[in-house]
Amino acid sequence: MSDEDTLADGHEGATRCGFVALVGAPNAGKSTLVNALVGTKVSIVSHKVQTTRALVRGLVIENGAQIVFVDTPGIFAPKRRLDRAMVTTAWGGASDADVIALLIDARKGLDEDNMAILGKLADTNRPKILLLNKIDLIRREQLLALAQEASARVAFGRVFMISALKGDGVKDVTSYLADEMPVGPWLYPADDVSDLPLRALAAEITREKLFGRLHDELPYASTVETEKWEQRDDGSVRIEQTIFVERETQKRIVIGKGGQTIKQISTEARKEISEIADTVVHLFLFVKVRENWSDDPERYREMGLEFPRS
Ligand SMILES: Nc1nc2c(ncn2[C@@H]2O[C@H](COP(=O)(O)OP(=O)(O)OP(=O)(O)O)[C@@H](O)[C@H]2O)c(=O)[nH]1
Repeated sequence: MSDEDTLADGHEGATRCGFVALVGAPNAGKSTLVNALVGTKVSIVSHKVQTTRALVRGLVIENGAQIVFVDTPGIFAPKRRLDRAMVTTAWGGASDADVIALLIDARKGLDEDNMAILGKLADTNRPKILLLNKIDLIRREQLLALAQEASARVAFGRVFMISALKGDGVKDVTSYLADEMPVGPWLYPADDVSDLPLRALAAEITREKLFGRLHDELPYASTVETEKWEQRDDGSVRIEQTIFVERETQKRIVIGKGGQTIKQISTEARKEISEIADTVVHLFLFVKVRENWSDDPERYREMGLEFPRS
């Protein structure tokens, strides 16, 4: 056996690597699941895949396989242009994926959202698995009935019952998926994330804090971009980010009375970015109005989305 056959994590044999599209209605628990999947050998990235089709949410290395989890937004009846772009991208990502994993909030059962997703999945000939989530909140008999109902509509390769929150059953999902990944080289570095994904991730963290505080007051279209990432001699980094909103009134909301709101957002984001960048972070946030950007094709390309013509 040559050295090349021995992987960084000590596993022997050919490397495998593939994409898993996580599909699910809003609040099914996708983010929680990605967090649960993240172990020591994992980097969360959030940047454009080469094909600019979808967003990478998590990289998991298991048994010699690199599993690239691709996020799909949980919207299924899009009205606005940006939402339509997200949905097109989501299903684009799903149709390229090696496995599509449907995550269902087991308490919701086969409601309208889940029926719509099952309908779409039935038309896709990629391998599929079903993850019934939130089993900590529901009785076993109900779960079995739900698994049967869903399997009658779509041919799932496997059904897993998990609690993303508590971590129950998550390991089994990873092991199964590792075996399903096609043979091929890893697409991302085993350990670290490069500067670019980290910049994008930092922007996403700030966006999360922004919406955490202002979800009712801000349009979904507001974005955050990392403009500057300067390494200082003392090891710390100075990061400048711009929050783009569409109107002057929204800018005022983001800033808040006496700058209170943006200060809080900044403090929360800085803490989390520091943890991920593993260093002291000085974060500077700016708010800019960029009118009608959600009709600008260039912005869609920057986010890795296709621009819908209508
Ligand atoms: N009890 C319980 N709650 C869970 C579980 N998984 C997720 N949740 C909760 O469900 C809610 C939604 O979870 P998220 O991970 O944000 O869901 P999501 O699918 O990423 O949501 P979107 O970003 O809207 O698509 C959160 O309050 C989670 O804490 C679980 O296994 N058990």
